[in-house]
Amino acid sequence: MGSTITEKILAAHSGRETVRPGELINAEIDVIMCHDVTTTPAIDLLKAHGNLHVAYPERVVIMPDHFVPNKDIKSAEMVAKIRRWAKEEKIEKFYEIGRHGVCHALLPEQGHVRPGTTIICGDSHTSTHGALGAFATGIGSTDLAAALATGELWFKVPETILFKINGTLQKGVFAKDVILEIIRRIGVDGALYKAMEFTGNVVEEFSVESRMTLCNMAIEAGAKSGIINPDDKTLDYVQSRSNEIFDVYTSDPDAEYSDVIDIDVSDLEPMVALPHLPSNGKPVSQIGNIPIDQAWLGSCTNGRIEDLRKAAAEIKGKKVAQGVRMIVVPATSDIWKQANREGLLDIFMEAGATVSAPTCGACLGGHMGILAAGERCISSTNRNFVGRMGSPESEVYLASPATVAASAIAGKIVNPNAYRQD
Ligand SMILES: CC(C)[C@H](C(=O)O)[C@@H](O)C(=O)O
Ligand code: SF4
Repeated sequence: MGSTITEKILAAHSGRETVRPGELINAEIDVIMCHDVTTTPAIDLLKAHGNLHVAYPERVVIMPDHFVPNKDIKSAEMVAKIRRWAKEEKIEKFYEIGRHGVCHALLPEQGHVRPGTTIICGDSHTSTHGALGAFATGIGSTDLAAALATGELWFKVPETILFKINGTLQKGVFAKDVILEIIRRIGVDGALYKAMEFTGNVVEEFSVESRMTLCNMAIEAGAKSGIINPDDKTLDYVQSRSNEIFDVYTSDPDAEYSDVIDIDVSDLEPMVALPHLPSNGKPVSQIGNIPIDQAWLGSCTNGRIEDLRKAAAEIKGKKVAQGVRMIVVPATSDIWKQANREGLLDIFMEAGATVSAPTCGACLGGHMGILAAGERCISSTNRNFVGRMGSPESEVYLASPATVAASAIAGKIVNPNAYRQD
């Protein structure tokens, strides 16, 4: 019997020939990403346990992102503490404001994600990095402290569900629509503690960025990780950003899966996940008339350059509807600069949108676009839980960047094809 890519990576990192689902292993960790929210409790734990030090400072990458530029005294203190600790521990990879970004967009962009590696972060959307053929998963601050002190972490080897995504996507339908459809089908616990492995001609045709959108939302189905077998696109992406050597693992044809799910996306329409769960997806043609107060474009799901390009293509030469606030948040400084060079930021601002510095911001109800009671937002983010972007009496609708942008123009949620001329 063969092994999945996930099993191969975990075996290689725990000194084993093979591992099987359900086994408990201790795996070597290649990259430990630290952001502003979950790192300070880990620092406190290390200090409380005999002032433990970081075993491998060169494996740690720090990027404050959730509440930056610091939104209040508390968030400023949090980052100040991390800055001091990084200095003490001689951690050099620290992405300060100005070359910063949302962790899951910044880490691959800056060449820290390589196929065949293990990556952890105290953040649930760490599954994103599986798009490059790595085993990447979110952990809590206690495990983060343990991994920082030892360079290892325990895992229960997950079972894998294989998703075969085939067909031809219609115009206006993107990776976000595909993952919203998958979560609609399997539910928010449909992949509990499992690896979601994505294959099929649609995944092959997707850009690396679109693949990140797929893997990013694996956690919204309860998954331990999302993963895609590396191909030439992956290698090009990685090798243009990093000179480090890595091992490429891929799933064997006779690997064992807990489930195989075939999805033909040829008839898929643009999807919208209605409040208050990412699994509440509906084709946009079936949601009726839903006026909006805000359209939010950004996040680790859909704040990358291809997302901004798709949104700008919808908006170019048009105006954001009266009474709607559109907020664009490029996910990293490099994306911001690239969007500026391409004239995308002008397109957004000419249309009446505002553009912020990179941050998680309102994605998790932090700042930069908080909703009042009774307000409704269409958002390119990944969660629409009660109160996620502000008041518990507000509503968040999840959709692709194209749908977010088209809806901002229409003042209500619409199919991005509604205004297309091409
Ligand atoms: C703050 C952080 C722990 C959290 C997460 O783990 O996902 C956040 O990024 C989110 O999206 O809700
Ligand atoms: S952009 Fe949103 S989902 Fe992503 S890490 Fe930040 S808060 Fe979490």
